[in-house]
Order: sequence, then structure tokens, then C-alpha cells
Amino acid sequence: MIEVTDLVKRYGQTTAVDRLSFTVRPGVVTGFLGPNGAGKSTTMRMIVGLDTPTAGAATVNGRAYRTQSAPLREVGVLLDARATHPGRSARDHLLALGATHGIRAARVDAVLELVGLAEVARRRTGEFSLGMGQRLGIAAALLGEPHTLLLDEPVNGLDPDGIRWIRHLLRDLAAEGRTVFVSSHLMSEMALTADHLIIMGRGRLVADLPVAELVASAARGVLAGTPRPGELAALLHGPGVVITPQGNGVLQVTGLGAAEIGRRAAQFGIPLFELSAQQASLEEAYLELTADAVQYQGTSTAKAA
Ligand SMILES: Nc1ncnc2c1ncn2[C@@H]1O[C@H](COP(=O)(O)OP(=O)(O)OP(=O)(O)O)[C@@H](O)[C@H]1O
Repeated sequence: MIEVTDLVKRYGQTTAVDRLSFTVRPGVVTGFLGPNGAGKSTTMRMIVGLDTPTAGAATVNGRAYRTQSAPLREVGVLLDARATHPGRSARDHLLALGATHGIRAARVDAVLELVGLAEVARRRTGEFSLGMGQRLGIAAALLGEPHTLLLDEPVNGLDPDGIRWIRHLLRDLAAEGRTVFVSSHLMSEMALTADHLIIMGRGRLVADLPVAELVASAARGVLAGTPRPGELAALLHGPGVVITPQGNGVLQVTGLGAAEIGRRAAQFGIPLFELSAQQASLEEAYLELTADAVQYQGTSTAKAA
């Protein structure tokens, strides 16, 4: 369990993290989302004691990370996959890390196998591609079989095969009862990987909700098409139901599900030529949530022209 309480981080005039509070629970994958510069990395660095909060606190399993006696066994961290000695082999890098915690060579070889680096275990990490470096960083995070994992953009640099692999790995780790906290820019990726989302923008909490709830909030009503729209509208009318004619006999209906609309139409013999639940993409729902929080906005060439 990770608990962040009223966390604040200021760098001079910049408030990177602004009174942020959330809890990351075990047994599920929690995605940490936000636009560029939202404060995700700063928050993660404070959780693992690499940055000191200006105010507030962050704990892992009830204690500040810095006070853990064997942190590798408590918390697996991937913050900067490039943080290896370039002249050292992948295996030696992990052996050196493991040595500080009494972790044996057999475990090092097992994690190298798990992340798909067994064949290049003796190659210098300086020669690694971005994706290989990322896999090595994940190996380091898993080395101590920690109960809590904190991974900053782990899919960065991975090919589609690697992305699928990490998705399954994270889900498996959560299914074993571990706390899995993973940051990303990509809503689409998190929708496939995470069960719960913590979304921040401009240093603040924007949303803390199950993925399923975001999916539900993206519902845009039902389109029902009939040659007798007036009669259908009269049938569907009721409290909380909003009916907007779209032309050509198509009604947009909110407040009633497609099944109920179909049932009523059938009951009164009204033919339907269309009945479809409308869903905004998760990406759209996410962009709506974070619209006010985007700091670094690009302009499309069309707009700029
Ligand atoms: N060491 C630092 N000194 C000064 N400002 C910093 C420092 N680290 C981060 N910031 C600022 O804090 C804000 C949050 O940055 P942070 O890297 O935490 O965001 P992020 O959500 O991880 O972004 P990204 O997705 O682009 O990695 C930014 O405005 C950034 O410029």
C-alpha cells in the first residue's frame, strides 16, 4: 500500500506537486496518468525518498521509504532505466545490486530469464537498446521479489511484443497480491493494463477512479432509428430521459439503456432500423478530464496555418 498525504513539492516559483493525496492498494494495477509536466515523476521520486517533499508525506506500507531496512525487498522501483554503469554487464549490474541485500546469483539469472535478457546477460549495458535497458530496469525492480512495485513509464521504448509482455507481467504481479503503481502518458495503454487510475494535472489530483467508472462516464447515450420517431419518443419519455432528434428518424437517447429502448419498441410494434450504444473513446474521456490541466500544448500544422 502506498499512501500520499497532502504532498507538496516546490522548485523555486514552480509548484510541481500541489497538496496531492491518494492511496494505491494491493492486488490491482493502478495507473498513474497525466499530461507532460503534471508532476508524476516528482511524486514517484518523493515516494521513494529521492526528493524531499516541501510539505506532506508519502509512505509505503505505513513507513517512509528511506526508513525501510531492505528497500529492494519492500519496493521495486523503475525510475530511470539508464541508471546503469555502461561498462558493466547486465548480470554484473544485477549481481552488484543484489549483493547489498544478500540476493544470490540464481535469483539474478531467474529475473534475467523472466525479462527476456538471459541471452544478452553478459553484454555491456552501454550497448543495450532503449527497450533492452527498460527490461533490465524492470529486472532490477523485481530482483528482491518486492511486495510493492513503482514503475515510471515502463513501456517506454518497448516494441509491441514487449508492451504486451509487460501488460501481462503487471497483471500477474497484482494478481499475486502485490501493489503495482505504474505511470504512463497513454490512456489507451492504461485502459488495457490498469484496474484503477490516478490522474493528475498541474500538480493536482484530477481523478481517482476505477477504469470501469471512466468507461461508464464515457457513455454518450443510445442512438435509436425508426420510421416512427414521434411515437417512439412519446414511449420513451420519462424522468431523467433526454431525447434529441438527430434527423432521418434517428433519436439520441440518454437516461435509458439500449435493451430497455428495444423492449419498449417491440412491445408497441415500432420497427427499429438502428439501436446502438454510443461510447466516447477512453482517450476522449481522459482528454476531457485533463483538458484544463494541459500545460504544454502543441498546435497542429492545420491550426497553425
Ligand atoms: N529538479 C527540478 N527542478 C525544477 N523543476 C522541476 C524539477 N523536476 C521537475 N520540475 C518541474 O516540475 C513539474 C513536474 O514535472 P514532472 O517531471 O514531475 O512531471 P511528469 O508528470 O513526470 O511529466 P512527464 O510526463 O513529462 O515526464 C514540471 O513543471 C517540471 O518542469
